[in-house]
Amino acid sequence: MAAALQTLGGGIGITLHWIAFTPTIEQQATEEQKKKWLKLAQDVAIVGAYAQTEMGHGTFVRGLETTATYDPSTQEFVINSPTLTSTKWWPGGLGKTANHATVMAQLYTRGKCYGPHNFMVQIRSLENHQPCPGVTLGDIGPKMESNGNDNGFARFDHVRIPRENMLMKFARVEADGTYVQPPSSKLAYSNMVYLRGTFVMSAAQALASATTIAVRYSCVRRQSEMKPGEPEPQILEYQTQQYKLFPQLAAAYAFWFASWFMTQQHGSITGSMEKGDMSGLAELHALSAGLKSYTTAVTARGIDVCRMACGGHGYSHASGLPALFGGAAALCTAEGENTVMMLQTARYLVKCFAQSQAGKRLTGTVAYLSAVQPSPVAGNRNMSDLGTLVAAFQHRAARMVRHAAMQMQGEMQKGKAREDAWNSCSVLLIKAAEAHVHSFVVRNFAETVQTVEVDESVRAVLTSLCQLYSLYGITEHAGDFLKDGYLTGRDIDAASSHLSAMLARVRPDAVALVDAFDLHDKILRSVLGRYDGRVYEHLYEWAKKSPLNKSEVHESYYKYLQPFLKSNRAKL
Ligand SMILES: CC/C=C\C/C=C\C/C=C\C/C=C\CCC(=O)SCCNC(=O)CCNC(=O)[C@H](O)C(C)(C)COP(=O)(O)OP(=O)(O)OC[C@H]1O[C@@H](n2cnc3c(N)ncnc32)[C@H](O)[C@@H]1OP(=O)(O)O
Ligand SMILES: Cc1cc2nc3c(=O)[nH]c(=O)nc-3n(C[C@H](O)[C@H](O)[C@H](O)COP(=O)(O)OP(=O)(O)OC[C@H]3O[C@@H](n4cnc5c(N)ncnc54)[C@H](O)[C@@H]3O)c2cc1C
Repeated sequence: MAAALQTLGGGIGITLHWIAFTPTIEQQATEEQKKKWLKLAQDVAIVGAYAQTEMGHGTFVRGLETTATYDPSTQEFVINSPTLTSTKWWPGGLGKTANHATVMAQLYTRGKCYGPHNFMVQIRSLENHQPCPGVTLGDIGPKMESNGNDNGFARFDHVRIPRENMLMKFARVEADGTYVQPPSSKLAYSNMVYLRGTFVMSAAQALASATTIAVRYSCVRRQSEMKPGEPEPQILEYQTQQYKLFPQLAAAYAFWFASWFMTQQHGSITGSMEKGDMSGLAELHALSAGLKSYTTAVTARGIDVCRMACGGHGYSHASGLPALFGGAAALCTAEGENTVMMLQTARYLVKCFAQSQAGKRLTGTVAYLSAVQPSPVAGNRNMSDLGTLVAAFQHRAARMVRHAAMQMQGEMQKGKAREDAWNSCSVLLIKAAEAHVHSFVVRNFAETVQTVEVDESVRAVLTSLCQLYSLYGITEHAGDFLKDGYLTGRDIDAASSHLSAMLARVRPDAVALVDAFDLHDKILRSVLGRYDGRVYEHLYEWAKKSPLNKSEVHESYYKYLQPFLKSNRAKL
């Protein structure tokens, strides 16, 4: 049933039921509440939306305007949309599909506001799917992509729900209206941390799809003359085509491995939190926010590189690449806008840097910040050695974090308020956080290829891919590595030479590396990326099915073109 709904498309949006609504019940409902709603959600006996974002606020959750005011006389919460901008806006499935929603609203009890909390609200009748009394619903209209999903709007006009509909695993309101604090106010945000973590795998899968399409097509497509008189070569023989595609292919593997780490970290830290140990929450938030931001941004750019590498046919919906790009672009905004998320990571890095300066030994993904030598150690490095490459990325990140933090400290010493100093250094902070996440992805990639259980021939290929990914990053950001002399111009030249060698080394395995993603044609939905390589026949078949080809002479000829031509001819 769920699969059927999944493929129903056309105005039915059940994705968020699975990735946001149901996990919110799992993570924020009490055991009692799970008994009431979780199985209904898992069996799709109810369909839900995650209704947090409003027309006026998406990023600033503390600024949400929807209210949930507790009425002790009836032991109910009154859900209300007090302004136009408080209208819930964007939630997937909210417009036409969902009959329930977890609604994030400012909790008021005994005249005091306790901030955003989640509430279960039925929004449509289970009998006839009409909106419930006091609820106004609709679709927000066509979007850049994913128009099969009914991202919707919702307004609440003093809708009453039982007290027990507040998701009370962490915070709760007693019958008399007493508010009981959660262990951390940020636990209400836990579903977002979980979802950001899943976006890392969504990015990896999207980039894997795009590189599968582009690499396979680049073996089918022959174009131009590499040598006079010789047959047209596969376009993948051009070094420029390899330079476009193989770094994206390497990034797909790097992000795939990073998502393994993210999933493991999320499980381990939330497991500790279940036992009351909140110590890992800050690192989990910083890592998920940074990885989500970094991987989705690189993926969106990478998919467009793949699209351009397929020439004109890449621009056709037959390629599947425009739709992939539209989806990846959504990942850059949804679940925490990328800049805002990277600034959250920067906030954590500045805090850790200050702790390190005060003598604290750092652990986890920031341990390198205290271990890296501030003074550069220039010299002839072996730029094909993974350890050397990892150390270079960690040195770059540590230097940039230190520079941004010291710059901010300098601004405050000049008398600027902390918030003003933060804002005036935020471009430096973003770049430092990006360098931090980049160094994590490189280190994790290197550690994975060295430890993953595969036979040595596969390890050799993965090692080449990791070297290619790292060398590409160093040559693309050479200035960061040269700035304090940690790498020299000769090191950068060596990195470029090794990168060229890696392109040639990966070429023979390129098709095997994309086939290894094992993405079925039904998932790829791409004429160019077909497993059987029969691109041209299927491109022609695909085009013939275009709605415009239903008639030989389109009705627009008779309506517009014919009279227009006639009148122009009459003037001759
Ligand atoms: C190819 C793809 C194919 C298809 C895809 C197509 C379409 C689908 C795409 C997407 C649809 C899917 C899902 C989308 C669903 C949504 O979008 S749901 C809505 C998501 N919304 C957000 O993510 C909102 C983002 N904003 C926030 O999270 C917060 O407002 C904020 C973190 C930006 C700021 O929060 P504040 O409370 O103001 O905090 P602060 O003042 O910045 O920091 C205070 C301290 O709190 C810590 N902190 C913040 N958040 C968390 C957290 N989640 N967990 C733990 N700790 C947190 C922060 O670190 C500070 O700590 P200090 O110690 O430094 O004080
Ligand atoms: C396809 C899609 C599906 C979605 N699904 C859902 C859903 O199911 N449920 C749901 O609740 N929401 C959903 N959303 C909404 C989404 O979560 C928000 O759009 C997202 O959180 C961004 O918030 P915003 O729109 O307010 O952006 P804004 O924050 O208004 O972003 C605009 C600009 O302001 C900048 N900015 C904002 N704050 C700061 C800051 N502090 N520092 C520096 N710059 C800043 C941003 O970087 C950005 O450049 C969806 C959105 C999309 C596109």
